[in-house]
Amino acid sequence: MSVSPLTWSDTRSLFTNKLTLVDGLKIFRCSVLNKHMAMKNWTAGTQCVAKKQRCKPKVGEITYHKGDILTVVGPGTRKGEYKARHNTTGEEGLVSGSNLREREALRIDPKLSLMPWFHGEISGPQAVGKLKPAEDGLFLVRESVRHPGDFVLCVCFSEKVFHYRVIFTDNKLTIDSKQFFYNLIDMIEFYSRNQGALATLLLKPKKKEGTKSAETKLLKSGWLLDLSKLTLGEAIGQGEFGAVFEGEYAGQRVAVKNIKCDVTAQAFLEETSVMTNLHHKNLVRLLGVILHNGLHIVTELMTKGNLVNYLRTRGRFAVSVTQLLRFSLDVCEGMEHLESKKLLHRDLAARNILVSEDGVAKISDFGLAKVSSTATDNSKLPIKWTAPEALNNKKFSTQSDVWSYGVLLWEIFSYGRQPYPKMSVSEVRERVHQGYRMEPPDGCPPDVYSIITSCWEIDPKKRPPFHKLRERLEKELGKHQAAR
Ligand SMILES: Nc1ncnc2c1ncn2[C@@H]1O[C@H](COP(=O)(O)OP(=O)(O)OP(=O)(O)O)[C@@H](O)[C@H]1O
Repeated sequence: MSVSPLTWSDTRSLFTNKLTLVDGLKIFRCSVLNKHMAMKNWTAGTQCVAKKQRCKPKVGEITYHKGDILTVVGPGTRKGEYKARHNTTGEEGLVSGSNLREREALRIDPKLSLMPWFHGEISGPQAVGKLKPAEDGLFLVRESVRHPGDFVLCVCFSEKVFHYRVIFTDNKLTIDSKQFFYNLIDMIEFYSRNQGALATLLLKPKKKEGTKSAETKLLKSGWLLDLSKLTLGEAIGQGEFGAVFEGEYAGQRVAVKNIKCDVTAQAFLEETSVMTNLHHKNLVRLLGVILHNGLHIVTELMTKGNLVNYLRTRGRFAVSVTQLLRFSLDVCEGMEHLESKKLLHRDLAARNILVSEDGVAKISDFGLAKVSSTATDNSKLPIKWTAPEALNNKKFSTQSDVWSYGVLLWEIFSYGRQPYPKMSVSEVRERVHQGYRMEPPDGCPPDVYSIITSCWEIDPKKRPPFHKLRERLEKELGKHQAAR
């Protein structure tokens, strides 16, 4: 897929339009979180921060220091105890729950910036005014007023401000035509460690008023991972905004999405913040992020890839209807969780479902790519999956996610076929509007097809909520298991 570069105003709209939050979300989410923390009933995969150090562990226990991140693996042998893996050393063993706190979720905060030193379009004299009191190494980046679109790095040294024009050439940025960078974040990272052609090292960012450093926030909350612990392996996928690599982080197999474009990286920060709030067995888990070469988003590795490829490559002789029902239930439970947090997905489709080593389906991509253009631009919507009221009136809701879930069920039971085969998107739009619905896939149990069509009620209110869909699918699964 090709992407046109995002502009600053696109980023702003990503912040305002994205993930799909329904009124009252923040309050709701916090109360759920606090309750969860008070209960301390941590499930496998929960990321915790050590409140104290444990340097002389007893037999079976692990060593950790205050502030270290540990992943819960399961319950321990005694009450209040957990089996956990140290995220850095990889050591696995017992830990007392009272020594841990759950890693704090990041709040969605549009002020959080990966580039707090970026001041937008200001003139040279304005930049000089901002870099006061003068301090060697104090810096900011601005967009040139005289040459819109060009960036200038302004640095204080010996009571003077030096203005370095950043040249954009061959899709890369450079100041001296010797060092080239994919984005401003990389450039700042480099000149913070190497003086290169500059008068001084970049020592202190001059933050734009009203911004907060995402790096500081990520570090404090424990979501910033350590680049030196990451080993990147082969590319395993290509997303709209960057390649996905297999890798290892502190001994754990991970998937890493690298977003090189700084504007897109900034926008992905919000998706990442949402992911820090979501812990569910059917949602792909975020391990953390690394700020290097743009943004690296590190998630659990789903070794069996996306569900479309999984079903297409194995087919009906290898994957039973019972297994199809399990995948359907997995996704339904993940969606029920999103629904309970008043979040929408907006791009629910089999291509966005990933399968783990042990065959569990999990939802990925909680929302960003779908709003890569502003919400007023319908051209990027996945038409074949999108509910008519969302397509026509931009009315996105849990019920429009339910419509997409119906299409996803159809994809699952047709073993990964493209929905509305042989129909163009404009034809689909028109015919669905006229009442056309897809036929059942070959071999699809009639009760499952009836669940599918209930998701395609034209009146969103008549579509079943996810918990009702789960109940119906559980019943169906029970029938299939009893018949075997
Ligand atoms: N955690 C993961 N484990 C294994 N494979 C993954 C993982 N995440 C992504 N992939 C692979 O990479 C492919 C692209 O994923 P990605 O989420 O980047 O695509 P995308 O839907 O275009 O997302 P975006 O639009 O957000 O970039 C997936 O279809 C899948 O095959």
